[in-house]
Amino acid sequence: MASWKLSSRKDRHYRLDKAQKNRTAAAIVVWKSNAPSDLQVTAGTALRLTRFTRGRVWFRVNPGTTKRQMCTSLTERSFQRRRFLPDAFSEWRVDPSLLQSAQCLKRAVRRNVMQLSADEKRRFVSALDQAKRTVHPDLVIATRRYAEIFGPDGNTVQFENVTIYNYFVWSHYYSVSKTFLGAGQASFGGVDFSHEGPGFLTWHRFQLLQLERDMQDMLRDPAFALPYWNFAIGGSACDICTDDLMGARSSFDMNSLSSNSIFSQWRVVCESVDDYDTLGTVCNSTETSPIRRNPAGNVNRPMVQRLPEPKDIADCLQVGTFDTPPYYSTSSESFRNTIEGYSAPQGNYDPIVRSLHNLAHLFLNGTGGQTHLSPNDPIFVLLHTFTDAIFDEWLRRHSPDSNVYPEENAPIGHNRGYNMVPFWPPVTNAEMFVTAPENLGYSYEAEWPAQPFTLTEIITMAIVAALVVVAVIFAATTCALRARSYRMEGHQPLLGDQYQRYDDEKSQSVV
Ligand SMILES: O=C1C=c2cc(C(=O)O)[nH]c2=CC1=O
Repeated sequence: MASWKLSSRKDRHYRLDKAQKNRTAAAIVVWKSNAPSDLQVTAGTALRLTRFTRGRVWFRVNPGTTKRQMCTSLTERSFQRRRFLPDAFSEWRVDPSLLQSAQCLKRAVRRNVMQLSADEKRRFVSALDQAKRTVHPDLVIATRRYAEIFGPDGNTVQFENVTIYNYFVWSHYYSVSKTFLGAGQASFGGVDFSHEGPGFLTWHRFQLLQLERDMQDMLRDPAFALPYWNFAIGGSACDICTDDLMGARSSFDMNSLSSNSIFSQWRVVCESVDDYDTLGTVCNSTETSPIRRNPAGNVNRPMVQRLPEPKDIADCLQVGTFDTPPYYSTSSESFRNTIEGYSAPQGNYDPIVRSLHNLAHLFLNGTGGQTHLSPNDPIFVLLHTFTDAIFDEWLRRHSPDSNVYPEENAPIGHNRGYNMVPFWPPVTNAEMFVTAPENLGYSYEAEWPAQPFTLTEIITMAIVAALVVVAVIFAATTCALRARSYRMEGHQPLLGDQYQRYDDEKSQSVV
């Protein structure tokens, strides 16, 4: 294997930037493995700590290190999870631009799930099922609030193993769970760390990225990519609700999945929301009932019986401002509130509207339509990768400066520099407000609906077309008239009288 040689001495130093200090997250997810007690920055054989300077740690690449070893040591995961970070250094992470420049990021290409081959569909469904059954190698979940986290005897920490997929569900549940205010009191529902604020897009982006990376590790396939569901197809048919994908409808119960789908075997977690709210317990990893789904079947709300239209995507991509005060579900002319689906697709806020992402959730009409439970339905993954694809396309088209993301006055957890609850290690909204291909190691293969023409454009085009037709008719008429006049002048109109004579003589002499 060839060694990876770096070109100059200067280049042999890499920068580790200190991440945000301000935390909103409580340490509710902990590492299973103990972090080493002293700072041994050896990271395998690849890197050697050379010095600390203000806010930075410098490394040198050891001689003989291959590029692959170098990248393994540099990736965020190997640093943060397994190597050398004792508690005091858990805030440190690798500057993504370093991974980029060292060409360490392997790009996962997220594709339309309907365009996967039969084999790719089978592998994706089976990978999800494996994630539902595989215990997370690094994370456990807290099953009690902070007040009871050390257990009844004060010495038994209340953490549990959880599978990779159930951790994905749990993190969403935790982010929307109500705040317990005490026995006999109603829990407070005014805090949502992942919806109804600018963090909606950045929070779900990280949630998906964490699942994708966990699945890449599980499959030992760094190029594994989550596909997406283009839910903006209009109509009332769920195209991905087939047994080779997310499960068809059962023939016996319109709210259940067909027994031919592996997902009919899945059981949901975080269902006992009443207990959490009245007893102050926290969702644990207990699996309870099957997934419920009845696409387009909400008879009480005809408005959510149809999926969004392609034009809704074209419209929302034109909303130029990322978010607007009050940075909430009432924001108007806000791209975030539009794609989230509390505004009309053109951006104007209307309390009765449900569009785009929200409409796709409500269309599912079952597990996938209830916020504390929705990721239990694996359609959640595909619905949110598509939402994230639209976000990435918006970032690409509008090239916003990082300061268009609000620094203050957003709901708790949603400000730019805040850590997103409950992710561990801490990660800020700002870190996810970047284009994915250049910064996060994945991209989307997608085509976007073109904006239909406006009335002014249609009138302008009609006038131009009419002028072209008039010009063509004029030119054709002119040509026809000229041709006619030439015919009347004789068959050799270019020859005047004297040449005509010469021509006659010449023809005679030849004869
Ligand atoms: O899981 C979700 C379910 C939702 C329902 C609505 C709604 O607009 O009523 N919004 C939702 C977001 C979700 O994430």
